[in-house]
Amino acid sequence: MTAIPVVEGRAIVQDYHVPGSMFSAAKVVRALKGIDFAVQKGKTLAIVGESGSGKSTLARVIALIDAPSGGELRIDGQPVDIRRQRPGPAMRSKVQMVFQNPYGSLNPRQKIGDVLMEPLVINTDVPASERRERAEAMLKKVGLQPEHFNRYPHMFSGGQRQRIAIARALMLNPSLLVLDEPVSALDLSVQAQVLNLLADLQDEFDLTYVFVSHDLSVVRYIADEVMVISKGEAVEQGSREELFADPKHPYTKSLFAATPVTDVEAIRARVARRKAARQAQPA
Ligand SMILES: Nc1ncnc2c1ncn2[C@@H]1O[C@H](COP(=O)(O)OP(=O)(O)OP(=O)(O)O)[C@@H](O)[C@H]1O
Repeated sequence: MTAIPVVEGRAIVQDYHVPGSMFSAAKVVRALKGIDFAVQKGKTLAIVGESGSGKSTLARVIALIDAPSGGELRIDGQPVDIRRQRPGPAMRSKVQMVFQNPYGSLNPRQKIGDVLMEPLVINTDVPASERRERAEAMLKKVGLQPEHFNRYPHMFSGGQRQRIAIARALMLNPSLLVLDEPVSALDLSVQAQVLNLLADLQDEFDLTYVFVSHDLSVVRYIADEVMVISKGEAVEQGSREELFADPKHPYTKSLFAATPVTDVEAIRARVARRKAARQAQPA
């Protein structure tokens, strides 16, 4: 028997209604033209494609931020139709999103501790003392210090701010993280650190990732499955190995040819070694 996917989409369509102006008529942009996908627990689906192909649109649908114009979305096998019914706290907490820009996604006037505790205040009745404990523990999990609790976002580097955004996304123990270009705004060496962190967290919490990226070296590092989209259509889908070894669709071939893929196997091997070392440690 095959397991129920953590997230599954069938024939997902998204239309944007663009109002007319003095110079142009109103029009409908079909950004997603019937996309199918499924991601199993603990796996990463990378969504890759050129600018304007529909990656962010699909990410926002999967993260339950935007309702699709058509198709069916299921989370843990349950149909979710946010146009008809706003998802309740239980469903909301299962799916969290991390955005590209850690500068824009953190409120500059909010202390980091409050940033992390806010999802607990809004969605749970966890008492104040425990909220603080959980936030401090999460700071440690993402490689920050409990002393950072009372600091403001501007006191952190870009990589640290993305760690904070990841920590906040994990506060409600989600099963699915939707990451929209989460390392694109960071320097290369910092990208590798954040990708390593995401790999470790996935392993520790059995997280499922939908990972949007235009960068094939990042995709090659993080993905189990890859979906290539072009003009709102999934033109190719398969395992990371299959796709990188033998891209079939002309669009995929041209995308791969246009993008230098740096060797990231060394980082992957290092993560694997660290995982093995941790698993070998007595509990
Ligand atoms: N709010 C909107 N209103 C109208 N059209 C939109 C809107 N958002 C996106 N689009 C259009 O939908 C299509 C898909 O956009 P989307 O942002 O999902 O692509 P993308 O692959 O994420 O691109 P990028 O990598 O540049 O972020 C594009 O043609 C875009 O112009």
